[in-house]
Amino acid sequence: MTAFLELRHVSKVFSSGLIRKKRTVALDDISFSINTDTPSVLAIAGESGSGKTTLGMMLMGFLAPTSGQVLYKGQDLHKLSRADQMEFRREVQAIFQDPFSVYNPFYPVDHVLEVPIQKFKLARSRAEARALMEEALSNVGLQPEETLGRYPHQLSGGQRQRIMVARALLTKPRLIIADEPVSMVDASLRATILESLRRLNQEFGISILYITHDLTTAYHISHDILILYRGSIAEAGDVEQVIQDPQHPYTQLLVDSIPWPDLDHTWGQSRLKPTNGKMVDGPGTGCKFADRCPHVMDICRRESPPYFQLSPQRVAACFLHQGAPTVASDAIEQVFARA
Ligand SMILES: Nc1ncnc2c1ncn2[C@@H]1O[C@H](COP(=O)(O)OP(=O)(O)OP(=O)(O)O)[C@@H](O)[C@H]1O
Repeated sequence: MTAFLELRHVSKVFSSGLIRKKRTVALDDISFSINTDTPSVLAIAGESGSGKTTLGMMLMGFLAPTSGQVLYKGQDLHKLSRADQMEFRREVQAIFQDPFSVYNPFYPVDHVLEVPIQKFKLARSRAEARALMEEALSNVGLQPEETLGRYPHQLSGGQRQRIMVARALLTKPRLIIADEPVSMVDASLRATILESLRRLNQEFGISILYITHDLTTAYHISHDILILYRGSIAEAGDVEQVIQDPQHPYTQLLVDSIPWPDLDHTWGQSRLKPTNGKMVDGPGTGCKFADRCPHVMDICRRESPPYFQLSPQRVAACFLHQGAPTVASDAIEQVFARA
């Protein structure tokens, strides 16, 4: 079966600095696919600098890979015909971190909804366009009469973000890529926005790729999770298994630093030191986590770990699980519950 969207051995290397060029490997040979036939919510998680945003930009076609391919329904995303490009833009919608930057302060917020209606010719008359906008706003829990006609600064951050969700919904997409959609809003609104994303998945059958550094929200709204560490997949699979019983020492570090409300769960007792986002690229051999890992073994410095399959619904790239069967690097999505 041809996947809806697929990363095939994708790497992305950024070069920066004018005199001494610094190379950053933001993504390192990543393969996985997203199938929309059984719509699910997949979280991409990892600390700052792990490559989450680069991965999202790659899947949206905003960045081209340094090597490897991004395929949309089997075709190279960067070689689509105009008609297929249009279809891709309609079927894959994005919601970003800071909705304010998307709004033009001189136009009422209606404008951000009108643009896709015009671009994708979704309505034949003004009345039809208005009805579509009202329907989309209601679907994300906003009152159309209290929202349309207002200017961006007259709405709260949460309302602006929900309008972005409504906008994504207008084109009836098959996949929504949401990159840290709730990091700029306060805690009470976070739940509402995440709830509207979950509804889009359940009621409208839209697949969601939820990019976040926050494992708690990922746990609440996702079916599956993919943990990135310095551009590589450390662990992936069913979100309950990965978060409740992490098997990669890096996932254990992330889970240990969650302030769980559960009193039985001791918090902050991590034995590992976070790098505070500072990622140093070492030579390309061995496990990238070796320097921070309390369980490091000789093999970890010599070889890159393959994906060891620990259950039908989970893999971890860690030599602690040597002996478990391995999964090919381009077949990881088989562990996702709804693959
Ligand atoms: N345009 C760029 N030029 C140079 N380096 C870049 C560029 N974009 C990203 N990087 C680097 O690539 C790595 C991955 O960045 P990315 O933004 O994908 O991480 P992230 O996991 O989304 O982080 P955050 O949670 O902080 O947004 C980082 O080391 C970052 O500094």
